[in-house]
Amino acid sequence: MVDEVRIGTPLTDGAFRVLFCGSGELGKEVVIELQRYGVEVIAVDRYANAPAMQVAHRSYVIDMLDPQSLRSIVELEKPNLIVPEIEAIATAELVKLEQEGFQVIPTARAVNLTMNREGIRRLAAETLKLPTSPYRFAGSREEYLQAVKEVGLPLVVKPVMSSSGKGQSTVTSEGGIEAAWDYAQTGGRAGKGRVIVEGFVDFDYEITLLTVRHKGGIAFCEPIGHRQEDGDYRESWQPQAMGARALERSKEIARSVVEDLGGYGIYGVELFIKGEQVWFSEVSPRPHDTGLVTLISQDLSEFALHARAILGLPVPAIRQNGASASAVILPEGESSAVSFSGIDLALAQPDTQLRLFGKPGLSGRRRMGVALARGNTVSEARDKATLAASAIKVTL
Ligand SMILES: Nc1ncnc2c1ncn2[C@@H]1O[C@H](COP(=O)(O)OP(=O)(O)OP(=O)(O)O)[C@@H](O)[C@H]1O
Ligand SMILES: NCC(=O)N[C@@H]1O[C@H](COP(=O)([O-])[O-])[C@@H](O)[C@H]1O
Ligand SMILES: [Mg+2]
Repeated sequence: MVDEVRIGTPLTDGAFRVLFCGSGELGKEVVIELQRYGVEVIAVDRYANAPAMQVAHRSYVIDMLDPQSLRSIVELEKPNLIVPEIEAIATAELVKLEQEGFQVIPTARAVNLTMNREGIRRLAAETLKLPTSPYRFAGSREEYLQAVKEVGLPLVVKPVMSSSGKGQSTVTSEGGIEAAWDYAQTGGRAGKGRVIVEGFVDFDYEITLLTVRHKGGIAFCEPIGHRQEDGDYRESWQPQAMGARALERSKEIARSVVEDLGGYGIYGVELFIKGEQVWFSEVSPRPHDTGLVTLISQDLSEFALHARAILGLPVPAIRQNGASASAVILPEGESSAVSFSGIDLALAQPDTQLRLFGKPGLSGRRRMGVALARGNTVSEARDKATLAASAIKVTL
């Protein structure tokens, strides 16, 4: 990264161009932040009219898991930065592109390692010696059954390349073992393939520790607590109350992972906490869904922080606005023309905000928006956010 940051005029030869691989709701907010600096943004995803495409300068629809397709867009656009936004991309090709001189955020190695559970788990547990759940990897039904035997019930099965709980099952009895394998083969973000089998961690609570690695060093956001169902987040809040020792340990773990992965940008470090004990779960080398709460809880949201960090700009302070929460809008069904009502009701309470992502439709369950709220306490903020989310009526 050059010392002095220079941003040219968008849509001219001197533009500073950023290419997004993945254009969902998280990318959309980062694109908006980059637009505020006059950056030229190109959004790519597997389908048309994805949220970030709607706020970018232009977009492409490609199979991001196909190395050739990914390469051809990069070579055509010659972006200053390539910003991965989802797991399901040809990360090995990003490694090659980086060797050829393209800059990948935070680094191609970090993306390649973290977008696949096997890479990051082995790095955290085996190289960095961080505490994690017990685990095995399996590439066939036979290996899977052996892994289940070794890890023991209860356990969690996940495709190695997936997110938002897609293809994930918790198995508590013998009867669920076969179905968990089948679901991992059909429900992941990158088709069938290897799985991780993890021992179930009986934690008191879990957090996302947003950790930004920027030009001036490392900064932590206040810990974000969250509630997950079926491996997907439903509510998050900030700050999560924690003992001093558990917070200190969480920061040590986050620092160790993020320092190893390197580069500039925000990382969402997921940790399980029981008393003073902390386990590393996984890390996103990009904004985290539970961090949507920072749209209301911080002066610089995780998206604004990501934009600053990747541009090589300073992050001298992150100010908290007080107890805050987010609650997802997660309809289920089939539609290509969704509409939302009840918005006036949702926004009638003070200190409440809404984001509707503008996704072009849904088939099954899909996160379409998020309600945000501040309160005098975390509990009040959670109640307000949940109430606002439930006020939204989705017509399919
Ligand atoms: N080993 C485990 N023990 C107990 N709970 C677990 C374990 N692994 C996952 N979970 C639960 O499932 C949730 C989702 O798991 P994980 O974060 O690995 O999936 P994901 O698909 O990557 O989700 P996301 O993309 O939203 O982060 C966790 O936040 C936690 O609540
Ligand atoms: N937990 C990861 C996460 O929240 N990722 C976010 O969801 C989008 C995919 O949504 P979709 O499945 O509705 O297309 C991704 O593009 C990203 O913004
Ligand atoms: Mg997770």
